[in-house]
Amino acid sequence: MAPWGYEKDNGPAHWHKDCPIANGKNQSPIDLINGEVKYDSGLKPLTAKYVPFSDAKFLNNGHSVQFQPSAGNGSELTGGPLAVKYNFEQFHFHWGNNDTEGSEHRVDGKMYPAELHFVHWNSTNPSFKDAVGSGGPNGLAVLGFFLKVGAENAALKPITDLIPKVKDAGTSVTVPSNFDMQAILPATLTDYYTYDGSLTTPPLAECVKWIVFKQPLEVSAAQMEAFRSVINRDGKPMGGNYRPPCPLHDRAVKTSFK
Ligand SMILES: NS(=O)(=O)c1ccc(C(=O)N2CCN(Cc3ccccc3)C2)cc1
Ligand SMILES: [Zn+2]
Repeated sequence: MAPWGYEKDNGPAHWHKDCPIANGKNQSPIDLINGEVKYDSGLKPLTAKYVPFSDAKFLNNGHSVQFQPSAGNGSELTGGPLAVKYNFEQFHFHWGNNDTEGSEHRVDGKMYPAELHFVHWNSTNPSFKDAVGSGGPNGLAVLGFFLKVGAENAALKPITDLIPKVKDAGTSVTVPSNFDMQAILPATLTDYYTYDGSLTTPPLAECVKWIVFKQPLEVSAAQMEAFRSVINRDGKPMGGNYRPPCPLHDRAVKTSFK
């Protein structure tokens, strides 16, 4: 099979051939249906502590654009539904070719134009890869933020300004060391959905505690257009790099809000 992608001949409907877990019972993304979620008063606030990275790349890996530090630096996530500390690994995006599509998770069937994923791994593992393979839903913790078109996002501007430099698959650029990742996050990480799921790209491992925030972040139309200029390995616009929702099966989606 051609390397996986999002086109007709290698998209989500094909992934099960190399990754049979694609048809598993804990797959992501899902449609977050407000009438079926359950408020959990035990869910604590989340705390993300991000330290500026001295050596990080912004890259086009053929299926997303990704902020990737060369090594950990103590940036971590704790609290919420998490029992232990998770180390920051990378963040990346999924988007559409127009404003009516692009996010992976949906809310009552509604898609947002894009979704931002902050990926963290359970610090009781020796590495990110071990955490992916650790079995069970506590290997990774991924924060999902919906993006909607509105005011320019000043915190994301240093990243969206780099997009033209990574237009082609396999290219990367160094991120200025004064980039403040913490500024991307809302001041308080409240009001989120959380459920046990999977990576939304191959290997689709069912190792993720998903934490999806109810409140979208805003980006300008120009920032959205920057994403839509990114090219994949086939030389086509990368927009549409989102997996459709998967069956919930007998999972519960909990919320930190009523
Ligand atoms: N969209 S998402 O947030 O679900 C997400 C997607 C991909 C990744 C990611 O960095 N990798 C997936 C596994 N891969 C490398 C790998 C590791 C172990 C075994 C095999 C291969 C890297 C993280 C989060
Ligand atoms: Zn993702």
